[in-house]
Amino acid sequence: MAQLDFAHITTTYDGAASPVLSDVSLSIASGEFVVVIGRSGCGKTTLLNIAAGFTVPDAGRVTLDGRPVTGPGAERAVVFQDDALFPWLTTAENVAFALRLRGEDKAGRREAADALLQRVGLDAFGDRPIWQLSGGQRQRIGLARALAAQPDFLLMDEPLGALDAMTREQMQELLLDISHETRAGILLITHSVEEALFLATRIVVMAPSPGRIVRSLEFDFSRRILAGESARSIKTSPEFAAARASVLDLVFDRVPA
Ligand SMILES: Nc1ncnc2c1ncn2[C@@H]1O[C@H](COP(=O)(O)OP(=O)(O)OP(=O)(O)O)[C@@H](O)[C@H]1O
Repeated sequence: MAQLDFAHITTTYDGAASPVLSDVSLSIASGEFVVVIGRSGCGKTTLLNIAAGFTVPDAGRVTLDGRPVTGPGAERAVVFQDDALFPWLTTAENVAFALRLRGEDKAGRREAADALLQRVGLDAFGDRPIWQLSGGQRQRIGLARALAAQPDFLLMDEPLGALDAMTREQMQELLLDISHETRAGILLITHSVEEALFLATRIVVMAPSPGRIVRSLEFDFSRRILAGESARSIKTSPEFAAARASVLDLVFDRVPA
């Protein structure tokens, strides 16, 4: 069981009129799927970059199991919208990259990469060059590469944003399965309220100027999907429609926060 804590994070970019994040506190534990949603510019990516160790806040701190996060680390894997794969490596080599950094030998790397490729449904693609893959396939490889290091936390910034609707739905189900199987804590940013409701155990709604958390809401749609209910029946249910309306009201500030 691991825990990632943001405590009273406040930070301002040079020249900005208000803090990009103001007194943001948030905890994510193993097995939780936390989805951050909010209007453009409210500081979602900045928050994720602070958790990843790419950005240092002016005040407050992020800790992992009580230890301060001072930079990037293998226990916090990042998945970007543009998959950021290495074009000079094959599919399997991309997946195994983190294992190479850990000093794993070639045979061990290939075995682990093959298992991960199978998990994301691309076992026939290990020897392909990256440029032969579709956008959805590349995003699966990005996910497999992030999982290779067996991270405690997955930090995902709009990972499915560039995919067509059908591929996106398939990827959402894959993310749910992976979250359930690995028990990694997940922090995911999306602009889609439906996606947030489908995936999240908790949705965190942010507002801009200054960037802050206005509400944290627990949902169990993802647990129902994992328990075998069909995605279609959940997405067309009255509860889902009501939840969608209330999250949208919060995002667009149509109710008192
Ligand atoms: N490196 C930077 N230097 C200066 N300002 C920045 C920097 N990165 C982001 N900003 C500004 O900080 C604010 C928040 O940006 P951020 O990317 O965190 O928001 P976001 O909620 O992820 O936005 P979006 O939904 O559009 O991706 C924006 O006004 C942005 O222009």
